[in-house]
Amino acid sequence: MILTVTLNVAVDKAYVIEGPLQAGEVMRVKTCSNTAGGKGLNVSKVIGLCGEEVLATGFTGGFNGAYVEKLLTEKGIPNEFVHVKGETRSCINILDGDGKSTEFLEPGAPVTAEEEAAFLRKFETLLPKCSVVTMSGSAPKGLPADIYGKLIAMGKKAGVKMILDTSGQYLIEGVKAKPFLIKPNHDEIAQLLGRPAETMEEMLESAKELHRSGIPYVVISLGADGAAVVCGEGVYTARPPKIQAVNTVGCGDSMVGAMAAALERGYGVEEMLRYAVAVSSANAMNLETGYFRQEDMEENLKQVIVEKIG
Ligand SMILES: Nc1ncnc2c1ncn2[C@@H]1O[C@H](COP(=O)(O)OP(=O)(O)OP(=O)(O)O)[C@@H](O)[C@H]1O
Ligand SMILES: O=P(O)(O)OC[C@@]1(O)O[C@H](CO)[C@@H](O)[C@@H]1O
Repeated sequence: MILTVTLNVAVDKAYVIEGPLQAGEVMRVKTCSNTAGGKGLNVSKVIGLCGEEVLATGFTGGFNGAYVEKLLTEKGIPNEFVHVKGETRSCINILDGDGKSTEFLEPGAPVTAEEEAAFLRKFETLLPKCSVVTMSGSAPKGLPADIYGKLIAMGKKAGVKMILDTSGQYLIEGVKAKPFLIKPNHDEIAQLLGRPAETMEEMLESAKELHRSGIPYVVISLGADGAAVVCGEGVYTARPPKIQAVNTVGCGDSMVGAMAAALERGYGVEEMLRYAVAVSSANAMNLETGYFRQEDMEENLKQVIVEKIG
């Protein structure tokens, strides 16, 4: 089974507006959809669509928390959250008539030390049931910067493959515990090494440095250009076909979900990368985050170009 950790759950609201987004104006929303969000819940939905067994955990609170659990259950995603006093946040993604996406991400209500301790106890009980754990997204205030480091240490002790996809201090502190796989994008790889990574050469050099430091798989996601991985088997790139992108929010999460499914199935690195790029590019072809159509994924799978470059 794959366990997904979402510390900062959200009700994701996608607002479609007709014209351009204009600050200081009244904006009427044409359509609005609510989905269970926070990066880890997108990962959970994608793992479910990949056909692998998944369990979602993290913190939920208040009416929004109960709503997210209901949305997940309706989608057939089993979940076991620690219930906290604070209300689960909302995140808004405005898709405007110019084809641009603007996100407003609430910070999330603070979590107390007792609530953190309750989560660590729950996590410990869930670990023996799983072989892969994904940890995604920001964390609410109140949790230490090394929260993911603590989870990684516990997971590694239990022999579980730990995937980390976060940013800022949580990423910088988390990598110190040497997760099995990380998936930084262009900005995150620069944050991690504290130096710009503009060119492909610079990004690969940074990824190699992280791999040498003890992280077995360093996957860099490159948006429409696909992804690259540095691992013990070598250096690989994968390029998706040209697609009609509708909403690219959650593409990174789809990639993480697909890689978790691939690890669960025992895929080799090339097969994992091909599958992850096919799933994540199929996610970009829909409005809904954490969703892809099987036929889009299968078509993309035939067209993804994987190359071993080192
Ligand atoms: N426009 C696109 N066309 C085709 N594939 C895409 C496109 N955008 C993203 N993808 C696919 O999704 C993967 C992840 O995208 P990206 O690098 O943007 O991740 P990210 O920055 O973590 O995204 P997010 O934080 O929005 O989830 C890419 O490696 C690629 O396979
Ligand atoms: O605050 P986080 O957890 O880092 O990011 C939250 C979020 O922007 O990420 C997802 C897209 O990747 C959205 O579903 C969600 O609203």
